Amino acid sequence: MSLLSVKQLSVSLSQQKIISGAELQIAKGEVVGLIGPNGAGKTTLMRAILGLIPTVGHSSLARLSEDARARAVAWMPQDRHIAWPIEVQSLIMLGRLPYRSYSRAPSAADQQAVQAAMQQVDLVGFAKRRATELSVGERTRALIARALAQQTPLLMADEPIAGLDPAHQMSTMQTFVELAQRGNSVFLSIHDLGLAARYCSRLILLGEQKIIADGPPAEVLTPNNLARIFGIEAYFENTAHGRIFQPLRVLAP
Ligand SMILES: Nc1ncnc2c1ncn2[C@@H]1O[C@H](COP(=O)(O)OP(=O)(O)OP(=O)(O)O)[C@@H](O)[C@H]1O
Repeated sequence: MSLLSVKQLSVSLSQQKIISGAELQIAKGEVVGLIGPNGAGKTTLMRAILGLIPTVGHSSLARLSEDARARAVAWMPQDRHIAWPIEVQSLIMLGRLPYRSYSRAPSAADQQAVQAAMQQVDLVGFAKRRATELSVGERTRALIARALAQQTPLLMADEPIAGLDPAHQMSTMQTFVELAQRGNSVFLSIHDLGLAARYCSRLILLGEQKIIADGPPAEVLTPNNLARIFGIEAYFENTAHGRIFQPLRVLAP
């Protein structure tokens, strides 16, 4: 079953073509990494898919009502700013708003979802802390938890592991893999190609205003794509821990 269907999606910003004719599907049980250099259009594509900016073309999520969309997809934007000194547990509880009114006491299911999300991002001891007093990495984990607490079939996140330490990067990616194993899906943009190669079931490579490749990591992170789109050369090895990918050097223009 498809959780997201995108057909011939194009976006222009300030009369500049950013994305042209994007086509993609996300099925249940996938961790799909959106990769591409700075400025390739990853954030723009995700925002377009969600219906947050004007587009030409079709996205199955953009056409939903706000209520239906909030139950279909959780969105973690790249911006980590938190405007007011809310407690971490209350911030994460905001992820439950698609299912409850703000003025009503949280249900047992709401409490359980928040507790589980705090455990998944290793923030249980931070429940009563002010979110505005967290480090950037801790705040990032709180925002991941808010998206997890939403318990939607699809979670979309813009660079969710940027700024996390290695242990929390890997545990967050593992959480996404476990979500997929339970039949949900995650669509995330990611710059760490090594972690993308190890944890994502599929990669979508953006460049030159379009989707250049879409498939298993080994078919997308090819020497040709890396040279053409990222201007780099990389080292690969298949190991007992999975496929190891390490960028090696920048190629001459
Ligand atoms: N409002 C705007 N008007 C014109 N151009 C814009 C606007 N917003 C973004 N852009 C441009 O669109 C392109 C895609 O930006 P986007 O933020 O989607 O890239 P990205 O792949 O997410 O980059 P990064 O990896 O740096 O986060 C960039 O060249 C950016 O400068």
